[in-house]
Amino acid sequence: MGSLHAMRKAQRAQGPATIMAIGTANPPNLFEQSTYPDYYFRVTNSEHKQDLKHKFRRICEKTMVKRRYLHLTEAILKERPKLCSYMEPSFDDRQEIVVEEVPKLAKEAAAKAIDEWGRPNSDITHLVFCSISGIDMPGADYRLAMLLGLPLSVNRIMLYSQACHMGAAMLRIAKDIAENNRGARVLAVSCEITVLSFRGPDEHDFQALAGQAGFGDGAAAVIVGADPVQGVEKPIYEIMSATQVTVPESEKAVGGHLREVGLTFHFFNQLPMIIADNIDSSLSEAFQPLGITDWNDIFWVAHPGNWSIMDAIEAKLELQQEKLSTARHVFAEYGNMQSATVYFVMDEVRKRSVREGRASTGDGLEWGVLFGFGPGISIETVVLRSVPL
Ligand SMILES: CC(C)(COP(=O)(O)OP(=O)(O)OC[C@H]1O[C@@H](n2cnc3c(N)ncnc32)[C@H](O)[C@@H]1OP(=O)(O)O)[C@@H](O)C(=O)NCCC(=O)NCCSC(=O)/C=C/c1ccc(O)cc1
Repeated sequence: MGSLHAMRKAQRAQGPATIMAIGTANPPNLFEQSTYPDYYFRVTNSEHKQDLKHKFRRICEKTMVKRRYLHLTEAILKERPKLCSYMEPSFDDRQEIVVEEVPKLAKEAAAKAIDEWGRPNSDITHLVFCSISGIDMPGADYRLAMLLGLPLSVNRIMLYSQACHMGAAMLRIAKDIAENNRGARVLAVSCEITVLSFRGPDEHDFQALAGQAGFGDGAAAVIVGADPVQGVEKPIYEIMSATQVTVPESEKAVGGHLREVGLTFHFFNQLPMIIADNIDSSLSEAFQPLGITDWNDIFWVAHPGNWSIMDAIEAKLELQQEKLSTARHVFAEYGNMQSATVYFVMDEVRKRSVREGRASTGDGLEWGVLFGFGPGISIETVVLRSVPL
């Protein structure tokens, strides 16, 4: 028994999982929100719907998004006109694009993370990849591994058809892998392009229209491992805990359905209040072991679902404005890139900490929360510990 115990102990890492690198990427096509209504109604042949266009313009302004990167261009849409209709069967057209493009954009973000990490691709032991789109066999994880030249021994897992909470959820998964497998180096990658859900406008579908106004394309990657190699690997954050909770009876509050017409999107207008009413208990539970009860005493890496959600959280928890300012900044500059967004926020928090001469990677504070939510409603709460700068 003694040797079995020693064997199991030897399989595990000693210290907590750490985030050792972050990389992000976007498609090259930048769309300004101010001119997007004109573009969108033109490319979807909807110029005759002027009232709806004015409404879309007001919705675009309400999002508070300034610009977004999108894979789809006018030239691509001309080649695939079915994508411009409201509900024409178009799955094959969409699928042909995402199967190719999701791994490619993911590779750009992953290569940047690996570059920052400073060790060779061959030292990656696990790959965790999430994307709403790109379902195929072998999957996008396989394609990404090939594009990056990862070793064939890499342990891959692909998470399809999830949504905004998955950036945080992958940290939960990566932490479990890193702490239970000594020497593991987990590449966690998220890539979201909105090709499945792009569609033309319809007077009776406000929710689809809202989706057209707020979602953007982006990919992000992190490398997670425990017991960093001194002088080679430089942790940015330690992951102290990571948990998921499902809000009861909230299944219909936000979600989508994969159909012949692509991916549909729906949400409740009360979504901001549902989230704001439910995160306090997650925070209390997560920070109770540390004796922290004031959410202004921690740094914030929040997934910015939409502006009203951030307003509701700020008001409910009486947060100082600066706590969600990085989340708002990322949302304004990129839109909601679903699971990838929270990694963009994390990247910006650490860069802002350096720019502003803070004492740690967490806006000068020691403890922080990385917070994700998505369909379920699934709330992901990750407790981060910053490192000194
Ligand atoms: C910017 C929006 C669209 C509106 O902001 P607002 O503060 O509610 O603004 P207003 O209340 O002033 O409404 C603006 C306009 O919309 C109209 N409107 C207002 N709700 C209505 C209404 N239910 N009916 C029909 N008109 C209305 C409203 O009347 C008004 O029109 P008008 O008077 O003509 O200017 C905002 O609600 C918004 O960004 N919503 C969409 C994004 C969102 O909720 N995301 C949630 C988190 S993301 C997530 O988890 C993703 C999961 C996902 C799942 C599946 C997928 O495929 C992909 C992803």
